Amino acid sequence: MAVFKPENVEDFYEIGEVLGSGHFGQVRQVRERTSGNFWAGKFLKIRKVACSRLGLDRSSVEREVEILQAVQHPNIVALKDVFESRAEVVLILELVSGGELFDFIAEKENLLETEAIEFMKQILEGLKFIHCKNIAHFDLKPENIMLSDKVSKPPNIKLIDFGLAHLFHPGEEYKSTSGTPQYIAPEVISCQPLSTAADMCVLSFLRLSGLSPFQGDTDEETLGNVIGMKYEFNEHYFSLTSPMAKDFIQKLLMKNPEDRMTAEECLLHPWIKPITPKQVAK
Ligand SMILES: COc1cc(-c2ccc3ncc(-c4cccc([C@@H](O)NCCN(C)C)c4)n3n2)ccc1O
Repeated sequence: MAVFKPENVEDFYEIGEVLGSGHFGQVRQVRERTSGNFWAGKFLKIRKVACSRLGLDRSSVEREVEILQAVQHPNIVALKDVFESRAEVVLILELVSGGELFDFIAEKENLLETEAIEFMKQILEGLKFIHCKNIAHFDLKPENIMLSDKVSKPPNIKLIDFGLAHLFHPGEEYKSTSGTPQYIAPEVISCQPLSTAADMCVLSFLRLSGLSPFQGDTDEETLGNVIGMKYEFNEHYFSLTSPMAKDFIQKLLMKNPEDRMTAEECLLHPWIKPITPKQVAK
């Protein structure tokens, strides 16, 4: 069992405003007392008894900590420290203050394809890094793709929320039905064994409209669209999309996980890495 620091987190950090919250608990801005530097604290309530419905199972927290400790990369949020009290674990993480990628895009009149490629490259570099370590994120969706700050040019992507991530062991078969309907792979819905390929399927929404091509009026309709690989693209965005970008997206929207491009293959696709001047996005 992993041992986290038993000291009181407030002896080392001033606890600040809530940045976000979810089923997991809260993310709050925290300030390190010695340096004055700002960090993000992910505050997690831990189940006190196994049958309790309140709080998280400690083993799931240990899994996220193990994975975050294994992945140091410019496009993956960094973990600094972990504190534990009687019923709470606090992850001290690199503060990501640029907000969600899709809010940044929504504020722009029009996103150039060259800007979309830059974002996609950074996301793919982060995914390539974790996939090479046999780690899948399994919750890749717009709100988990953030910008490190509001000033860097180009903005620096940070993948966050590894609460559903999984480290595959050799020969292991892993199944999960967790995730968000419009951003999960068909093999999750059909309870098939999962792989890192499940992260690739959802990248299609990264034509950077942020809209899932599978979005239905209800979760049931959305799940049906994912299973049947029935999708349509927001005409406003797709009509502006180059043939190379369409080819890239369609090579990700493959029902069979083994037919989908890997992150490494995506980085070599002509939309991302043009081979001839003709392939360079405008
Ligand atoms: C929420 O889980 C994580 C958050 C973070 C994290 C790290 C740095 C950081 N700086 C700012 C934030 C932040 C700001 C606003 C909202 C959130 C989060 O609550 N929303 C993520 C959505 N997710 C729960 C679907 C997080 N974060 N979040 C890292 C690992 C996690 O498992």
